[in-house]
Amino acid sequence: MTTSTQLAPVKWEDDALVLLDQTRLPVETVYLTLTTAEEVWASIRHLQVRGAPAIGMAAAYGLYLGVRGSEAATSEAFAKDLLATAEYLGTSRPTAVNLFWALDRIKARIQQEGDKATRELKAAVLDEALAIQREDAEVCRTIGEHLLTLLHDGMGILTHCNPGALATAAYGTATAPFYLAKERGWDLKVYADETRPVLQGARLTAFELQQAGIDVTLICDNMAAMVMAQGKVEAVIVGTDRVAANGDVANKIGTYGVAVLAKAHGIPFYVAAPLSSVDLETATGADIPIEERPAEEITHGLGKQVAPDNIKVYNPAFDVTPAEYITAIVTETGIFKPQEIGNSKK
Ligand SMILES: CSC[C@H]1O[C@H](OP(=O)(O)O)[C@H](O)[C@@H]1O
Repeated sequence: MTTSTQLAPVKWEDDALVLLDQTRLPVETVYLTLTTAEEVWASIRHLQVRGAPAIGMAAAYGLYLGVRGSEAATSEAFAKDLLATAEYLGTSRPTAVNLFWALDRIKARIQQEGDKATRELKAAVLDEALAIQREDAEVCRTIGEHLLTLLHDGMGILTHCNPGALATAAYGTATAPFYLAKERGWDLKVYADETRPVLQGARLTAFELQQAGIDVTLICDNMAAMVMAQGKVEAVIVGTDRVAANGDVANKIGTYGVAVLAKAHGIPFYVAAPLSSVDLETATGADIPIEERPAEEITHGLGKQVAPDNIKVYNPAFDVTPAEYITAIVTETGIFKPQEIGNSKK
């Protein structure tokens, strides 16, 4: 059986959160041991852990780390401590709704626990964080099974950013069918966009798929049109950070351009989205908060200055692909037309 990368992005070990520092990949494998909510906040903000589901998992453990020292005398006082830490962790990155989904899930669990002792409530927070991580691997595998029904052996598939095992508990979202296809002896040919400016495609997707023995070819973002025109790509599969109620999808900057190109070439464009990324309370893509990141990611790519001093820079980390460009959104509950994404949670 092919397993997704052995390099788990998020682990709970010896009462601490152990994160694979994704800013160091693919050159160095460095694990960070975090013991405070502040450290978790910083690791999310600085992309040491990234990818929507992995951010949610890390935040869940961060919430436990933030309240495990609580000396609250009542369950109400503990709930207050929990809320304050959740609000703080929620300020780390705004776009991936999985972060807020994970924090809300733990808050709801604590409400259900009722009037218990603080020691028991702390244990419930950790228990829920562990459950979030456990369930994510199964969710990703199920998404992969659904996606596989849309693919066939020998197909060329383009992906953008890293919706991979490094962004989840296992398998990835958009990469899950690649791992499952490999298990079944299929030969898919994956094209990975390098994904400017932080290069998640080159540093992470190319790395993890290569490690798993999957046929992956790295291309620059500006080569996608040519690769499609040459008939090398028969489907595009991407991940997402948030799906709005009308089926608009926020994902890594550059995704919208890939979707437009796919439509121009008559190529289906699929979005892999766990229900934790589906946000029916956000009406349209225009309502999704888009994170803007530091100018240095563009002016000093890979640590080397590549732009003039004091140049004006615009660096949105995500864009929104309108529903009309999306062939289907695939969740753990099935395959949905974007306009029918509301049915995914029924
Ligand atoms: C499985 S979702 C991965 C998702 O996360 C990425 O963003 P970032 O690396 O900035 O956290 C990107 O939008 C991916 O598609």
